[in-house]
Amino acid sequence: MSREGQQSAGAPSVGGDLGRPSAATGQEAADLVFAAEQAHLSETYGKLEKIGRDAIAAMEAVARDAAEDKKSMAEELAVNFATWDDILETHADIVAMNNIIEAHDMANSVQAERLRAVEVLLREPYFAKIALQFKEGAPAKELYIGSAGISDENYRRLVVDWRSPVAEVYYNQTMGPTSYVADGRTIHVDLQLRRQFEIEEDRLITYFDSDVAIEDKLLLASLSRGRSAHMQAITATIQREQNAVVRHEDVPVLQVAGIAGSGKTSVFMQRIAYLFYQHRGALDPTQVFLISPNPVFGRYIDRVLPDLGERNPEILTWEEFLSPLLPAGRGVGESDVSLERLRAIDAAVASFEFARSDFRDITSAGVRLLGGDAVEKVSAKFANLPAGPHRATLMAEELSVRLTARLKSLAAQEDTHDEIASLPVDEQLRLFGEVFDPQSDEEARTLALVYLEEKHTDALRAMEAMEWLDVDRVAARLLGREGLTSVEWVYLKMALTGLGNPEARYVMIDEAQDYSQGQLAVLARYFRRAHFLLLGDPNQAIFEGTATWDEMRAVFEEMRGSVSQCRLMTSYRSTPAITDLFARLLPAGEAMEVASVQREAPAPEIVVCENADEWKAALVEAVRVACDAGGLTAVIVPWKNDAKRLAKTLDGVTVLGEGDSLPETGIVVVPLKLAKGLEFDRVIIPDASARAFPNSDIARRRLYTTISRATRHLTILSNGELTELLNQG
Ligand SMILES: Nc1ncnc2c1ncn2[C@@H]1O[C@H](COP(=O)(O)OP(=O)(O)OP(=O)(O)O)[C@@H](O)[C@H]1O
Repeated sequence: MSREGQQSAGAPSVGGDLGRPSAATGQEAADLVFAAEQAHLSETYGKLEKIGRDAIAAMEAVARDAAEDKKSMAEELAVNFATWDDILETHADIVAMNNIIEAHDMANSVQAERLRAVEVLLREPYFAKIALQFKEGAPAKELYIGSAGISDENYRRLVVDWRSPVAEVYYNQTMGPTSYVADGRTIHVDLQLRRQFEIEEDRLITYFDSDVAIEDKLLLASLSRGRSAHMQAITATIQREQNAVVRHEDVPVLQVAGIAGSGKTSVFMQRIAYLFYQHRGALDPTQVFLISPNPVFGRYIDRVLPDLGERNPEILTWEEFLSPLLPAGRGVGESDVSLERLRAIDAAVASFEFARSDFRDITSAGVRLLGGDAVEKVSAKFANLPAGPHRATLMAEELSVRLTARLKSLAAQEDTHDEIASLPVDEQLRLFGEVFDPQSDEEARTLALVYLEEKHTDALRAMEAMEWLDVDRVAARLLGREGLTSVEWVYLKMALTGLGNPEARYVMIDEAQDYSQGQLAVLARYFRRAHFLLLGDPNQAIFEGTATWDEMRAVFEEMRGSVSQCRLMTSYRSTPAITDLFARLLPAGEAMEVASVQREAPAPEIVVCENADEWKAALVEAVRVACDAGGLTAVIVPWKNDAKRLAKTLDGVTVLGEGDSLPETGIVVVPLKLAKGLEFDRVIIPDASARAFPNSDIARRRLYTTISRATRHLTILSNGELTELLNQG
């Protein structure tokens, strides 16, 4: 038990109905509360362990029963296709067998769900307790809130899930009369106690009672623990303005602007977990997409949801999203594309008709499997429909049938059988599990089809991707120009074929300010039924040609109707002094609103060097100090080339690459592009000279982004005259 922690806990603020002595002194009362809470924790922990053990035993029993049932069912199942009645009977038996297997699966998934909750809770059974009075005069009801919810065998709630409606009063942070919404009904309650805990497994470290809840002590405790190599969930300390985003109603588009370190990324991880809870069983992680700024960032955040007992959604960078949609060998390239250029595509497609030259052959392994002429014929069949997604889908279905027919006809040819027979034996074994020795024509055809489907897998993929349509040809004819950017190319293909993912339900774009209008329009169109969450910081727009915050809203208003907006103005990452420094780079009105809740640390250091030797010595010294101090230090440079150059100057210092994960400790040189979204104990800006950061908007945003990566220590060096940006204000 941490005596110090216990003393820091506020005096209990609620009286007798919660079982605490009212006459005791503050410290005695606190001790009694501590002892009572530790006892409750130990009891809950024991119950959780038992639930876990019971769940495993139940799953074992289900597995045993299922195996026995399957065995006896398989023995009893008499497959008989002799008469129509026999077929019906066989069918009924199979349905019954499947129902039994399904029942086993269901029983297992219920237990697996409980086990998952127990696994999460055994790390920290809960982090808060609230006492709610539902009716005047009635005793307050105590609820413990944790990262998952669980009930005991009598359906009594041991721990309430942080995402359940009632938990909202904890996050509202208002004592006394308050309310929450459940099943569309507003429920008025009196919040009499809001107690936060620091717990490790079954050990209570300390507790804090909120009185008026101005200050969130658990938040301060959590922030003082500092940074880690992987992003952590913020479930216990989600702040009120953040909670408004996490629990925001399910609107088509939610655009959240937040200053650096305001918890945008943390909030959207919590929102994903919240959505999974709300749509339990109906929302699959494969229907949720998270577009991340770079692969390092993807790895930085990929533990948050598993720690909350949820599966990760699809985490993709823009390149990873776009590449598979492009023809092989075509790079992602330039992404700065305006909405006008895409509108021109829509306008052109609206009055367009296919021509023979738009179609091309599907060939594979040197064989022409489907000719452009055949595609034209199929197109003519649907000529009554406008050239566009509906027609393309019908064409694709018919062409697919034709391709299958073609493969089947090849499978019947003796040449093919000879080709298979001449394959090395181990290749035949890999393909068929035995040597190719068909006993009938039918068997020969079946095996040959297996072989051909593998041999021509490229053709099947090309068919799936509707590559019989030559998008470049269409572009040249339709738009009168070749060399479309990849953004335009994919947009045109979507307009012509309906290419997209209609199954996606949610798409979250982090660092949304770094995308061009064209990129945003492509995402909005590709995920045409999804709800979007756009998180970003207009002041961290560090690339040329990206959409402004208003342009982003306009793109989504045009494509989705309406856009809801929220703002996050408190920084949780950086010390007040670092926050002040980067807030100085904000437009005047905005800087006023920015606040930091971190505790203070040494002020940022700015060293202006007169010449290159002095600068190099100062840099080496800054790195040495950082090395001695421990933790993780980033030397953040504007571009990749600077990183390589600097690594030579600083012997033995590694450069963080796209394929790397963030190390726990040490010194890394990081190009700004890869530092996006990340944070470090210390940041060294090797050169903040007027040359490196001229007095321009983009340089101002790049400097703001660089500075705001630092949590506690910041050293700024300047090789020559310091940038004017830091001299202002
Ligand atoms: N409510 C909170 N409780 C505890 N820690 C928090 C909270 N909100 C944010 N943090 C911490 O603050 C830091 C910054 O959060 P996060 O990276 O989510 O901010 P961001 O707005 O995405 O930052 P940026 O845009 O500058 O990259 C993280 O270490 C995060 O854990």
